[in-house]
Amino acid sequence: MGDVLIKVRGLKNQFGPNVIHEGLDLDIHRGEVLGIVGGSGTGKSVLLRSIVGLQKPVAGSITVFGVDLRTAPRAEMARVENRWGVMFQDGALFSSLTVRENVEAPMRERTGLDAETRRALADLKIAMVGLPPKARTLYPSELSGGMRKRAGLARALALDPEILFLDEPTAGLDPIGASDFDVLIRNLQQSLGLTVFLVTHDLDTLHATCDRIAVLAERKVLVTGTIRELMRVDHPWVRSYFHGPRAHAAMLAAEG
Ligand SMILES: Nc1ncnc2c1ncn2[C@@H]1O[C@H](COP(=O)(O)OP(=O)(O)OP(=O)(O)O)[C@@H](O)[C@H]1O
Repeated sequence: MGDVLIKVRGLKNQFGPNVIHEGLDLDIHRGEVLGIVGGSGTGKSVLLRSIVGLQKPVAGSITVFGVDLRTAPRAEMARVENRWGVMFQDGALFSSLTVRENVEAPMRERTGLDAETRRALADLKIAMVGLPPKARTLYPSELSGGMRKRAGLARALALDPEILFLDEPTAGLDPIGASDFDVLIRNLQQSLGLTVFLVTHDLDTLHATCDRIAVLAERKVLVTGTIRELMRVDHPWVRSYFHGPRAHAAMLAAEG
C-alpha cells in the first residue's frame, strides 16, 4: 500500500449529549479508493466533514499530507485544501452560476489563473466527467440529477486534487446511471492517480470502485479490509450488510 495520506487518531465528535465518534482511528493510503460504510447515522458524513475541516472535532487529531489540521497555520491549511476536492451528496452547486462558472469557482477563489485559462480548464474538467459541451452554459436547475452529480464532480476536480472526497456519489441515481458513475470514478481515479475517500451505501459501488472498505459502527472504525475480508467478520451489522440479499446480488453482478 502507498504511504498514509490521511491519518485520523482518537477522533471524537459529539452534538450535545449525542456522541457520534469516540476513539476513531483511520488511515487512508495514497492511491487507494477507500469506501466508508455504516448504518444510517453512524457518522459517515460527519467523518468526511471533520477531515475537510467543516466539522470541528471535540478531540483527536487529523493529519493530511503530514500536516496536523488542528495546529496548521491558515496559509498551510489553504495549501492542503488546494490538494483535495470534495463532492457533496447533492452536488452543492451554486444555483445562480452555470456549470462552467461553478467549475471555475474554486480556481477563481484559490488561484491567480486568468479568465481564459480558467475557462479552458473548466471546459476540460466538464468533458472529463462525461458532460456534453452544451452543459457548460446550463444552470444546475436545468440539469438532470445525474448531470448535477457530474457537474459536482467536475468542480471537485477543478484544482487537480490528489485526494477526492465523495459523499454518496450514486445516491438518487437509477441503477444504470449509478453504474456509469462507478465506472467514471474508477477511470478518473486510475488515470489521474487519485486517492479517494468514498462514503456510500451502495454495495455495487463498493464492488466496482473500492480497494478497501472501512466500517463505521459503535462510534469508531470497527474494521477495515477488502469485501472478502469483511465477509468473514463476525459482527451483526457487518454480517447483515455483507451477507444480505442485496450483498449477494451485488457480488453476483460484480463477478459478472
Ligand atoms: N450539525 C449537526 N448538529 C447536530 N447533529 C448532527 C449534525 N450533523 C450530524 N449530526 C448527527 O450526527 C449523526 C451522524 O450524522 P451523519 O450525517 O454523519 O450520518 P451518516 O452515517 O452519514 O448517515 P446517513 O447514512 O443516514 O447519511 C446523526 O445522528 C446526525 O443527526
